[in-house]
Amino acid sequence: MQALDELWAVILERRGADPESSYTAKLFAKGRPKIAQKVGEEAVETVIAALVQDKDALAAESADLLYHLLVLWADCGLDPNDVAAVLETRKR
Ligand SMILES: N=c1c2ncn([C@@H]3O[C@H](COP(=O)(O)OP(=O)(O)OP(=O)(O)O)[C@@H](O)[C@H]3O)c2ncn1[C@@H]1O[C@H](COP(=O)(O)O)[C@@H](O)[C@H]1O
Repeated sequence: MQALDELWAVILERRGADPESSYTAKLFAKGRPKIAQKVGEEAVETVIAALVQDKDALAAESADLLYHLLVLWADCGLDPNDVAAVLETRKR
């Protein structure tokens, strides 16, 4: 998805940037436990949006979840292609 590719590039650019200049840089500065916590929170909010059948909220919460998940991957040194490779092995 092009939007995710573009988002990934911006996230990588923000690593090492001034935490005062960017939410992403601030997240990296706070560290992995905080980033992981945000992924958990956004996952719960996504589930809630799905269960109350609010499609607009589901789209918004899914975007929050994907953004924070990509930040977590970047912090862990995991490339989206690594995940794509796992998905490829599961194709049937
Ligand atoms: N996609 C996103 C994105 N999705 C969600 N968020 C931020 O995630 C935060 C989630 O809100 P919350 O209320 O849960 O969290 P919070 O209270 O602000 O923060 P915490 O104290 O909980 O950490 C909000 O501040 C949103 O702005 C995002 N921030 C940035 N991006 C993308 O990242 C790019 C770079 O952003 P900067 O790093 O800010 O330049 C932007 O151009 C966007 O494309």
